This record gives sequence, C-alpha cells and structure tokens, in this order.
Amino acid sequence: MIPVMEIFGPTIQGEGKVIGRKTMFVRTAGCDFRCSWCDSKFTWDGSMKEAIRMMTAEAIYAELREIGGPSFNHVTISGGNPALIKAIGTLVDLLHAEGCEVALETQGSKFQTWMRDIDQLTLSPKPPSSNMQQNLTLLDEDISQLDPSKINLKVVVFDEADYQFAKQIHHRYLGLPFYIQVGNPYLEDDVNDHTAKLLERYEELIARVMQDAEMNNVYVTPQLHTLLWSNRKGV
Ligand SMILES: C[S@@+](CC[C@H](N)C(=O)[O-])C[C@H]1O[C@@H](n2cnc3c(N)ncnc32)[C@H](O)[C@@H]1O
Ligand SMILES: Nc1nc2[nH]cc(C(=O)O)c2c(=O)[nH]1
Ligand code: SF4
Ligand SMILES: [Mg+2]
Repeated sequence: MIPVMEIFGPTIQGEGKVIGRKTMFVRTAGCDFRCSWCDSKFTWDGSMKEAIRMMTAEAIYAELREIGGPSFNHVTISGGNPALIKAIGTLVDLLHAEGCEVALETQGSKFQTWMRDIDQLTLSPKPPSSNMQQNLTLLDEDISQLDPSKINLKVVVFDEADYQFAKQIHHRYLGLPFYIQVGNPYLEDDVNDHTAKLLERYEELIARVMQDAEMNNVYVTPQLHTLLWSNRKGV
C-alpha cells in the first residue's frame, strides 16, 4: 500500500529536466527531511493528515485515468519523499505496463531498487538554507547504483551559501545533467505580483551563473508552475 496525499493533472512538469512536459502527478505522504522552505509541507507536517489515503497501485492508476482520461502518457511521482516507500515499485511497473513514462523526485536520502526503473529520476540534495544536513556519502551510494543516463541532479538556490553548495554537487558528479533551480520564498498560494517577484530572483540567479566559469555545463531554471500559479496546490 502507498500513502497518497494527492493525485492531480494533467499539468505541465514545472521543474528540471523535462520542464514543460505534460504529466500527471502522484504525491505521496511523509518525508524524512523538514526543509525550512519546503513548498509541500502539508505532506509531512500533519496539517492534512486526514487526507492521506492508503492505496494500491491499481487504485492509483484507476484514479489517474478517472481524472486524466486518455490525455496523458507520463506520470511524475513526488512527495514528501516517495523513496521511503517500497511499494512504489509496483506502481512503476504498472504504469510502464500501461504505456506511461515515469518520472520521480527525491532528495536522495534513501535507495530503493525500483529507482533503477524510473525513466527520469531527479535527485535533489538540499543546500544549507534548508537547515538540513545532506549526507553526501549516502548520495554517492545511491548514484553508484543507478544508470547515469536516467538520472539528473537539481539543487534549489536561495543565497550564496546555497550557490556554493550547488557548485560542490555539480563538481562531485560532473557526468550528470545539472539543474540549478531558483528558490521560491513565497509559499502562500496567493501572493501579490508573484510572477514579477519570482522572475527578479530568477534573473539574479542567471546573472550569478553567467559570470562563473566553473558553471558552464548547467541548466538554470525557474519553477514554471509557480511563475504561472504561485504555490497553489494541485497544479
Ligand atoms: C516538494 S519536493 C518533493 C520531492 C523530494 N522530497 C525532494 O525534495 O526532492 C520537490 C522539489 O521541490 C523543490 N522545492 C521545495 N520547496 C521549494 C521552494 N520553496 N522553492 C523551490 N523549490 C522547492 C525541492 O527541492 C524538490 O526538488
Ligand atoms: N506543475 C508542477 N510541477 C512540479 N514539479 C515538481 C513538483 C513537485 O512538487 O515535486 C511539481 C508540482 O507540484 N507541480
Ligand atoms: S525533502 Fe522535499 S518534501 Fe521533504 S521537506 Fe525537503 S523539499 Fe519538502
Ligand atoms: Mg511542488
């Protein structure tokens, strides 16, 4: 059984390697981290615990089709940390059998064998501003067990210390596609001028990367869904 917090879509993947891709989302409940700026705190802070449903892979797939109809062939699993859940493997197998591609987002604190089957696995180690201590030895172990052609790294940056962390991660795993994503401090779902405020931060991050000769092989990205819809849930 899989603890599900929400199922929504189709929408665009707003982040990282397949930004813009039409996809459905399955968001699991529970996280082993407590990032200060987590935009999905409701998955772990208890505020929505009555919304958590224990579901089989079959029930999740049925609901994806119920709300998405025939209008998708890509599913993104996020959380919370879906890597805490062994049973995600059955969902990945079912989605593949039904002809869907599968992406998954995790911070890389835990390895599961089913990670090898994910078509686009995003590992997103956490920088200092999150107040988390990312264990890089564990991350090394995860990465050494995975196919480099199916994984990518994404580091969220709020300040200069985060930027230096991002650089450290990029240089530790130089062979992996590296995405540097601008942090969103506006976590309410209704913020005045959120698009202009976020674009200003994005522009600052772009400027920082452009002048840095040690960051030439990177992608600098916004969260496209937050530019459009701020931190609204279910999009
Ligand atoms: C909500 S997390 C869930 C998956 C997993 N726990 C993780 O952190 O990778 C999905 C992505 O959103 C990013 N994220 C969370 N809060 C954010 C914020 N305030 N601004 C920008 N990105 C954020 C995370 O770093 C992660 O890459
Ligand atoms: N549209 C959209 N794209 C996303 N990419 C990563 C998300 C996440 O919360 O993991 C997310 C999300 O919540 N919505
Ligand atoms: S690891 Fe991901 S879900 Fe967990 S607290 Fe951090 S951003 Fe939120
Ligand atoms: Mg999100």
